[in-house]
Amino acid sequence: MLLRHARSLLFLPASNRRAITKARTLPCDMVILDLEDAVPDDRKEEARANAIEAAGEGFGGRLCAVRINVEGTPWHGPEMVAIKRSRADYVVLPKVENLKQVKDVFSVCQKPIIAMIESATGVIAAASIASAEGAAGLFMGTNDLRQDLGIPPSAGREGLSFALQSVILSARAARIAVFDGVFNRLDDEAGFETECAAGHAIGFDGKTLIHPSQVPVANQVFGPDAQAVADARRLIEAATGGAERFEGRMIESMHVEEAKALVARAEAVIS
Ligand SMILES: CC(C)(COP(=O)(O)OP(=O)(O)OC[C@H]1O[C@@H](n2cnc3c(N)ncnc32)[C@H](O)[C@@H]1OP(=O)(O)O)[C@@H](O)C(=O)NCCC(=O)NCCSC(=O)C[C@H](O)C(=O)O
Ligand SMILES: [Mg+2]
Repeated sequence: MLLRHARSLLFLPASNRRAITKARTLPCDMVILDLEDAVPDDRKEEARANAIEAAGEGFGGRLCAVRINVEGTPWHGPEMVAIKRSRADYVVLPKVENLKQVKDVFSVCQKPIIAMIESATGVIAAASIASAEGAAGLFMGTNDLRQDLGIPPSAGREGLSFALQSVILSARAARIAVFDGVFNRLDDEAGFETECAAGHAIGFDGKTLIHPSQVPVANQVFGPDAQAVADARRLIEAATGGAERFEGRMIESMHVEEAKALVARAEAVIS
């Protein structure tokens, strides 16, 4: 699966072997083995070993990423070396604030990097970060970003909207994938669905997740709608080139390209 087709990207602490086993039974598109904030300091080495072993065993057709610790921590260097030799598909780099951080990790790991934007500085630098050699995608780190911006935990996402849209613009300008941040309230199903729909509407490719119960909703919201796919197939079939009338609306070649991209996404996630 291509990164931009991923709808549901599930984080789990790599110290949690039960969650690793569980992830192999879930319909998520990517598993992210976390070595950073979800793992206590005294379990970092154990988590790293688990992550390398789990990536080696694979996750079926699911993409596999490992989130490493930031530069300046004692784990950053050993994690980069271990990941370079691993079978992980992507490295997730947290708290990125400049292009050099991506470039440096890519030069050691030699794996595509997903950079997490989690601060005001990161948002402002997002266009440059997205253009770095090795950058394959951006994740919103909305918990850290909210704190950095001084937005109270109880507030909604209104105060984040400019940052979310800036990061989407940055990713799109660099032609890389971009994914929404996690939703913490595990028992608020309606709130989760609303947040997925809002993220989809502003252009995110998919959503990062923290619990198995969130996977089906993210797949449904970010997966191509069956009606839209059927419409796209008819449009591709009918188009003859240039501006023309199709089922009461004007279409041009860009609409045909858009329809083809939708069909490709549908085929990628259905198989
Ligand atoms: C949030 C949790 C700590 C909740 O754990 P718990 O209450 O124990 O979960 P359940 O009892 O409901 O679990 C039921 C079964 O599902 C498995 N499980 C739970 N979570 C996951 C998961 N993420 N992936 C795979 N499997 C999972 C349990 O093992 C149970 O399995 P079984 O007993 O065999 O049926 C917990 O869900 C959790 O740890 N979530 C992930 C936390 C995490 O990774 N956080 C880091 C990413 S968040 C982030 O990036 C923030 C960002 O940096 C920012 O700034 O915004
Ligand atoms: Mg964070």
